[in-house]
Amino acid sequence: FGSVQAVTNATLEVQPGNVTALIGPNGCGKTTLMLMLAGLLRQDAGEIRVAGADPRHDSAAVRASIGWMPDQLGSWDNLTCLQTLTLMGRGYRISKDEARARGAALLETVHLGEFADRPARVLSRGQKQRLSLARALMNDPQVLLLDEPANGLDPRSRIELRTLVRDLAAQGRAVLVSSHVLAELDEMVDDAIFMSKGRTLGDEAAAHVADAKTRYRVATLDDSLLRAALADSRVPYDDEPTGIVIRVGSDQEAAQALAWLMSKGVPVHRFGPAGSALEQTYMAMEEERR
Ligand SMILES: Nc1ncnc2c1ncn2[C@@H]1O[C@H](COP(=O)(O)OP(=O)(O)OP(=O)(O)O)[C@@H](O)[C@H]1O
Repeated sequence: FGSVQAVTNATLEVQPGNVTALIGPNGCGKTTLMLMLAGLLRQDAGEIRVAGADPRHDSAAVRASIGWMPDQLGSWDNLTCLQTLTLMGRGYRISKDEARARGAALLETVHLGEFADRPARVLSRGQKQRLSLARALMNDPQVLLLDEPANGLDPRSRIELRTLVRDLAAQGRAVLVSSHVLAELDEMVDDAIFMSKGRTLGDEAAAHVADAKTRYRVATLDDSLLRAALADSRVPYDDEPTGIVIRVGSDQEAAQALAWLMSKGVPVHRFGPAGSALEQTYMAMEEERR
């Protein structure tokens, strides 16, 4: 953008059937990248394929295959929610009746059925997000680009969003989702792409995520019993100020370690991954804020 270079060297692949997270600090270029993928910004250099089509040369095909949920919905305030979706459907050359039926069904999916005939301007921020999601689904897209979809959503809507996004991927769609709420992404994504200073971090970030997943926190009613048991075992562990963290190589090893601790009479009351793997990876990345 003039003298500002947004995104310089990003390499990523998003597989159909997967939910892939796009993670990075403010200003690292996530939105710019998504706009390029959606064919709404033209890249100066590099190759992009969306469902096989090049947004620079075949933007109609790209737009037909994409559902785009921007970080803020630009809504037409005087149109009702249903009119908004119907108009969107008409833009995709869906017949009027079908667009209305599809719009009404999607409003139910995002729990805005009762707002069908009310103008979009009366929606709260979270409700607008839900309308935005419904709008992104009007063309039954193969590829979904969701920019901060959980922004402003209440807890129940966030849980429903997670389920919906998983279902959409299970139907074979490719989903790229950006968010700063990493603990939430942990439960939703199959794969994560970390961006820093416009660059995607490949193996480096994957190694961090893999390493973070091996850390299990053990909380017991009797720390001395736990320490004694661990001292007798070959399970590697770290005695951290916030508690004891053991290292396990797999889910199976975690199960074995827990069974072993129980057999030694250690009163374990909590046992699970030590925080979000994505969060730990993010914090380990080079600090960058704009
Ligand atoms: N139209 C524009 N003109 C000039 N600079 C821009 C423009 N749009 C984005 N930028 C700059 O490009 C960089 C990347 O912005 P972008 O919006 O892609 O970041 P982001 O990773 O989505 O950030 P956030 O997490 O805050 O949403 C930023 O430094 C931003 O200031």
